[in-house]
This record gives sequence, C-alpha cells and structure tokens, in this order.
Amino acid sequence: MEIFRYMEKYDYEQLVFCQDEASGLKAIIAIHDTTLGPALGGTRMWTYENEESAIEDALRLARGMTYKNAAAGLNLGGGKTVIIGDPKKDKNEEMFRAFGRYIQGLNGRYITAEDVGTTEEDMDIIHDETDFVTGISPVFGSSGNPSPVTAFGVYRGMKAAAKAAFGTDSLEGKVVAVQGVGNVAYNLCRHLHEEGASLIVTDINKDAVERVVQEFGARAVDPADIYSQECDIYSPCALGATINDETIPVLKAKVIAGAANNQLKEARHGDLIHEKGIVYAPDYVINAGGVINVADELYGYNKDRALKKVEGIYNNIEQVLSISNRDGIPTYLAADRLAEERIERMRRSRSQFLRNGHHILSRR
Ligand SMILES: NC(=O)c1ccc[n+]([C@@H]2O[C@H](COP(=O)([O-])OP(=O)(O)OC[C@H]3O[C@@H](n4cnc5c(N)ncnc54)[C@H](O)[C@@H]3O)[C@@H](O)[C@H]2O)c1
Ligand SMILES: CC(C)C[C@H](N)C(=O)O
Repeated sequence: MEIFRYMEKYDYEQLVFCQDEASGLKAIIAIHDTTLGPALGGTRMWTYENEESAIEDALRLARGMTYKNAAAGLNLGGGKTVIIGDPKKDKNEEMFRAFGRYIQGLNGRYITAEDVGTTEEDMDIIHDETDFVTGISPVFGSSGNPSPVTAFGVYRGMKAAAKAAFGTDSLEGKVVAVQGVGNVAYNLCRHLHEEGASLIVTDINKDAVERVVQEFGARAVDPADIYSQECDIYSPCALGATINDETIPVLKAKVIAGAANNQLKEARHGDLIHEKGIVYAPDYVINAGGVINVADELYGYNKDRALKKVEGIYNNIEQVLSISNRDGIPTYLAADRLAEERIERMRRSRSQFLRNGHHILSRR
C-alpha cells in the first residue's frame, strides 16, 4: 500500500503508529479532517489479517467519522484508532495506559471513545492518562457505553426510511433481518420487538443469538443465510462491506438500515441498490447516535439533551432522502453532499476577527 498516495487521495491529515513493547500495544490513529474541530472517533480492537488491512480500516473508519460528525451537525472532525489484537485475549491495563499517553501527546487533535472490541472499562483506563477520551463511566459524570444510544438512533432512522418505502413509519408487523446482535443490535432488537416487528437474526456468537431468541422471540438463521431472507428491512449491525456483488442480487428487503460502519463494499454498490429501488439509510447518518451522545460530554453531559439530538436522526435521514429525490442521486451520495457542504461552509466561515485565538486588534 502506498500510504501517502492513499492519504492524498482522500486528503488525510495525519497517521500515527503507536508501539509499546512492554504492553504489546500496536495501534494506528488516523486523523482525517479537523476543519470542524478536534477529530472524535472510537477505538476498534480487532485481529487483522495483516498490517495493511489494519491501516486501511483505520483510514476508512476515520474518514467515515468526518462525514458522520459533519452530517450530525457536530463541531468535530473525524478520526479513528485501531488496536491490533484479540479483544478477548490480548487486553491489559498497561496497554490502554500506554495508548492514553499517545492520545495525550496529540494534545487534543484526537479524542477517542468505544468501538468494536473496546469497552467503557477500557476508556476509564485511558482516562487515567488523558482527558481526551469520552464514553467513560457514568460515575465520572460521563455518558458511558454509547451502544444503547446508537441503537436508539438506528431505530429512529429506520422508521424514517420505512416511511419512504412503505408510506408509514410504523414498524409493527414488519420483518427485520438483523445481522450481528452485539452491543448495538441487542438494544435495537428491543426497540423493534417493543414496536411489534418480527425479527430474523444471526451472529457468529451463539450466546448473543440465544439472548435475542429468548428475550424477543427472534428466529435465528445461519450467518450465510441472512441476506436472502424474506423480509422488509435488512439491518447490517456487524462489520462493514456486507452490501456487495454477492449479497445485492439475493437481497429481498425494501429498506437497508443498520448500525455497521462502511456498509457499502464499494461506492458503486450504493448505485446498484438505488437502481434496485431499495431505500438505503446511509450508515454514517443512521449510526451517529453514539458519537452524538459521547460528544455531549464536551459540554458537560446531559442525557436529555443528547437523546433529543439523537431523536433528530429521523429528520437527518428524511433530509438525505429529500436531497436524493431532489437531485436524482443515490442516498449515499446525498449524505456525502450534506456532510461536504457543511464542512465547506464552515471552512469559509472562519472568523475574520481572530488570529491564533486573539482578536486581530489585540496586537496593536
Ligand atoms: N457501539 C456503537 O456505539 C457504534 C456506533 C456506531 C457504529 N457502530 C458500528 O456498529 C457495528 C456493531 O457495533 P457493536 O458495538 O454492536 O459491536 P459488537 O462487537 O458488540 O457487535 C457486533 C456483533 O457482530 C457479530 N459478527 C461479527 N461478524 C459477523 C458475521 N460475519 N456474521 C454475523 N455476525 C457477526 C459479532 O459476533 C458481534 O456479536 C460495528 O460496525 C460498529 O463499528 C457501533
Ligand atoms: C465515538 C464513538 C461512539 C464512535 C462509534 N464507535 C462510531 O463508529 O460512531
């Protein structure tokens, strides 16, 4: 991989490699764009096949956060970290302490939080070394694990997408096929069950499947069979790239609305589902609940205020759908337009009165 060429292509600002032999830390912090503010994005811990795929994941996820934060109306840029390792076996306190010191060294250019493979407890350890971490435990007056709030946002966005596809935003009686029933999707299933939707679920973790089968009457299928289920809504809530050349031909859903990041394997897959008449709720718009929630910590966390904003994901999806209809473009491009236009407006609206944080007249 030619790293600088890739960084130039999508205009990345910074890529930081962190290595600490004593704890086994191998992490990559990618900062995509800080036009709107410090880069906020979670830390993923995962067993990557090789270093190149870890770098690629960090870069793709960081850029996704730029768009997510911009489209959600946050004054934050986009960044993300990946830690190479197995979250079930390779974690230790020293590792997250060492990682916290690297974040502190960036002096606020990057703020972290949870993502796949990391927890509230991990954030608390990072917090021992730096203030530039969110999603820490509520005992510190913070917002805690963002997953239930992400789920609420996905539920709200799914309703808006359902309204466009079915003429009503009620999910009662709708069949939803959920891929991956981890932290976010467990909570999403609860909202869907409470509204009277029927659930088809899958996961590579049998215990996770069993929980939603027992609690919400879901029907379980094998991971490979989730795409071809007779259903109204496909909800990808595991990892990315599940909308691709193999899955699109067998999908029967009229709506795609889920929590996973980077759902389209390639941009052209967004064109293909648009041509197929599927209403796609773009991933980074519908799954912004978690980042909206943790970002509220920067103002002194207020749960009601954060949830009110997350509720607004319904309107954000409606806005994307209306840009898509107005301009005759797929929803993934409509979402990009929404985010890019906001970043550009803010870039141009830089204060004429301040230089280096001081009023220009203060130098006289
Ligand atoms: N947690 C958040 O607040 C948040 C916010 C925004 C986006 N996301 C994204 O949502 C997705 C889910 O996040 P999470 O926090 O629930 O993670 P999680 O690890 O708790 O859940 C993911 C689940 O997917 C399962 N899975 C993995 N590969 C699978 C496969 N091939 N088939 C079926 N199941 C599979 C895992 O076993 C796990 O149970 C991720 O893509 C994450 O980046 C999460
Ligand atoms: C900041 C975090 C809550 C980020 C979250 N994992 C996301 O992808 O949006």
